[in-house]
Amino acid sequence: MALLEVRDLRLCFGGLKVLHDISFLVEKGVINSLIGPNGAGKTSLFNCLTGFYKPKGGSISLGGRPITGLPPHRITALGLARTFQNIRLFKEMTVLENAMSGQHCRSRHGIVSAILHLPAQRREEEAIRAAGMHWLGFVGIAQHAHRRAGGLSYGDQRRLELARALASAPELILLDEPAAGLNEREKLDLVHLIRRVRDETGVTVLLIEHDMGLVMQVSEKIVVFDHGQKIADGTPEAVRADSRVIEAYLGTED
Ligand SMILES: Nc1ncnc2c1ncn2[C@@H]1O[C@H](COP(=O)(O)OP(=O)(O)OP(=O)(O)O)[C@@H](O)[C@H]1O
Repeated sequence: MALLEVRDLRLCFGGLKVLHDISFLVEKGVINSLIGPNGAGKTSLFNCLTGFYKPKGGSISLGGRPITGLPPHRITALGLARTFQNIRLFKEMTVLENAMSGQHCRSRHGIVSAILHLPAQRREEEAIRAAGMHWLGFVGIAQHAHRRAGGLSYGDQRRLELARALASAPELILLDEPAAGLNEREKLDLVHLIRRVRDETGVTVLLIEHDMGLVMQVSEKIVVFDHGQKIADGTPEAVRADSRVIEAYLGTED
């Protein structure tokens, strides 16, 4: 059974059809990329998967459970995490507090035990803090744990977003343009980090990316969109040789 199954997904904004009957599978433990020219509908698809947009038709299931139309916090709790094209951190909070905030959806104790500072709640907070530190270490920024998140370098803010998403204990992580704004050295580190996410945590990865060098290097499977339609789906070699993909990216003489 596939980890993520998207069937005949349709999305419209007024008269504008943004996604046309999209179907594809994401197998567990595979690094997948979603590519396509600007405006192809990639981020809109992420927004449907995470519950930010309500599709007009079709279905999405995660680990065999239907998630179509569920609110974002329920989908996160079911094992789907994401990072954003434009970094969205709590800039005035510390780096560690940001990483801890990723586990909010797993917290079992409510407001009453928090106010009363009950022992069980204190133990849970300690565990959340330890896990936050673990994920900061995993992405390589534990030394900045007590700094203000907004004061981190751009590359480290991207790492922090990833740490926060991993802290929610996802089965599938969606990365929206993780290489945007990174230099060549940072892009190499990102490839290494994405591989470690899959190899060391078993989390399945689906990323949107415009940097074709990075996509071809890191992906095991690629889905290609153009004008809201899926035009190809396969290994990097197969997609690179596909005439519809070449046409979508380069255009044709006629
Ligand atoms: N909330 C919205 N309201 C109206 N139109 C929208 C909305 N969100 C997306 N669109 C439209 O849907 C289409 C697909 O946009 P989307 O951002 O999903 O493309 P994309 O492939 O992610 O592009 P890029 O690579 O430039 O980020 C565009 O025409 C966009 O203007």
